Amino acid sequence: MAEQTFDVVVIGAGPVGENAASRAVEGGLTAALVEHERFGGECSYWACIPSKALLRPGNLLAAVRRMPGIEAAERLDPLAVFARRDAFTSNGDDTGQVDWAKSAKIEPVRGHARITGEREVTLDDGTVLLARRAVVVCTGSVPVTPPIDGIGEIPVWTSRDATSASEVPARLAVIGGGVVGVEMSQAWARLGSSVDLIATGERLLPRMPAFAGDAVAEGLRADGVRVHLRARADRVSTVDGSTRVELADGGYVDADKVLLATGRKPATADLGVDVVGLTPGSPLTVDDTGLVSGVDGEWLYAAGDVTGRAPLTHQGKYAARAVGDVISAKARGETVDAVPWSRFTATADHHAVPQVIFTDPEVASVGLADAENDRQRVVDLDIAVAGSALTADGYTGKARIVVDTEREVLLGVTFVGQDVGEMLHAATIAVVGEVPLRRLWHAVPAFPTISEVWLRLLETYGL
Ligand SMILES: Cc1cc2nc3c(=O)[nH]c(=O)nc-3n(C[C@H](O)[C@H](O)[C@H](O)COP(=O)(O)OP(=O)(O)OC[C@H]3O[C@@H](n4cnc5c(N)ncnc54)[C@H](O)[C@@H]3O)c2cc1C
Ligand SMILES: NC(=O)c1ccc[n+]([C@@H]2O[C@H](COP(=O)([O-])OP(=O)(O)OC[C@H]3O[C@@H](n4cnc5c(N)ncnc54)[C@H](O)[C@@H]3O)[C@@H](O)[C@H]2O)c1
Repeated sequence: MAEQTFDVVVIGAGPVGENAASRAVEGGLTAALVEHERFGGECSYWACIPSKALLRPGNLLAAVRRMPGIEAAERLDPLAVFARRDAFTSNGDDTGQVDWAKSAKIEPVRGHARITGEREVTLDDGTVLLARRAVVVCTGSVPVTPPIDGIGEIPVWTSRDATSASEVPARLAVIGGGVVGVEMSQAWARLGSSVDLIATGERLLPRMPAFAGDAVAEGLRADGVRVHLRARADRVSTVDGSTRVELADGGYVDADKVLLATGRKPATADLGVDVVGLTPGSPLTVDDTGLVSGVDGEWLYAAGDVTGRAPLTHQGKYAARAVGDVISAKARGETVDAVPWSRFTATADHHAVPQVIFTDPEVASVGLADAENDRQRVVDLDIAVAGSALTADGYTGKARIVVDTEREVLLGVTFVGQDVGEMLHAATIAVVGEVPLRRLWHAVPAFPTISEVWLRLLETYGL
């Protein structure tokens, strides 16, 4: 049986695993990167990249329609949109990612990996990979199938189908009003589907401020999406060749395709974690350096969706950089001073996780969505400045800051509106840097940009 030894064995070659491996190599170590499907992971082929490629043309068309003087196309050309998306996903060919790994001096290895002992990983072909220093688990997440009667008996779309399909279903029912649900409802509605969005909550995007969910619902309705709030899908079945989704209130929706957008869970079910005393199917709980809790010997690390910490590509890559640095620093015999905000810790996960939801309107948020105690104050404003008026006729948007009133620093920022995604990094810097509001006052937004809303927010706060 083949046996190979590396300093680090990384399981899962999504964006997070790639970063963990490359950072370890940059730190002077050898690293194997094991992948059982496509190098590049979910993000590259079935998540971030294709979903944004599907959304961007519709957002542009809508923006153009808000601008007099431009003759806008009547509608999107789905085939052209799919072709551009497929170019971004390299038509599912991961050769480029494998070549990148090689160029980064990472050893790409194909196969399904399981942990079979301390510092030991075994592939499905029997190859054993031994890790001198560490094993890093970056296996990502898989979709959750909710307990809906009949769900196992009919074919349904997961986010993989919704991001990779090349035919526009005439009728699409989307179950779940989270990020995947709203993004894919809008993408497919704009590509020509008649969409029903079924969400259990009072509003969409329950983790965002209420105005965000309301604005996105309004944007979806403007595209003809029927948004069913406080609605629970109880049963699915086939009726006259259509899929019928029966709702708890007795109503139903008939569709050609049903997308389950009901969340994801860490991919640890078939990873051998029981060998080291952990529970298959559960997230790998890590400290801020990425060290997995409950395993002796400081050799098992994890980063990305598999940890259940901030399940976003950029945040997982950030955690992976810390993991790679920690492992290589320890290997060099250096002291790893894992204090908050050091390069060895993913401290921002607790304070400042930025996220853009690429709907129209966009939602951009970082940090707290709302005040959590009476020492925190929320300032809400409409985005109504010269820059927004110039950006689009009838521009509507909202902005919120959450202020720590004792220290007078920002704890959270949310923007909703056209083109607000690119404003998010300024907010992230302010939150991470704990920039005092009285100093932020001197960060003068350029005129006439949408960022001028920063000035209005600080004025409304009382500066
Ligand atoms: C539709 C959709 C859109 C999204 N859009 C965004 C977005 O715009 N921005 C954003 O930040 N996030 C977005 N996300 C979330 C983002 O996709 C994830 O946070 C990100 O992919 C996590 O990266 P990862 O490397 O941890 O996991 P993954 O990308 O899932 O990669 C894990 C890899 O591990 C492999 N693997 C698993 N188990 C094994 C094993 N035992 N052996 C070998 N290989 C294994 C898998 O095949 C996979 O390639 C989106 C998610 C979805 C579903
Ligand atoms: N732009 C982005 O950053 C982006 C885009 C897409 C996905 N993602 C990430 O991917 C992950 C998965 O997204 P998601 O939307 O699947 O998960 P999610 O957790 O954001 O939303 C799932 C929603 O489904 C609802 N739900 C659960 N069971 C249900 C049921 N039986 N019936 C109806 N609704 C039900 C939940 O209440 C929740 O609102 C998230 O971590 C998300 O942040 C990010």
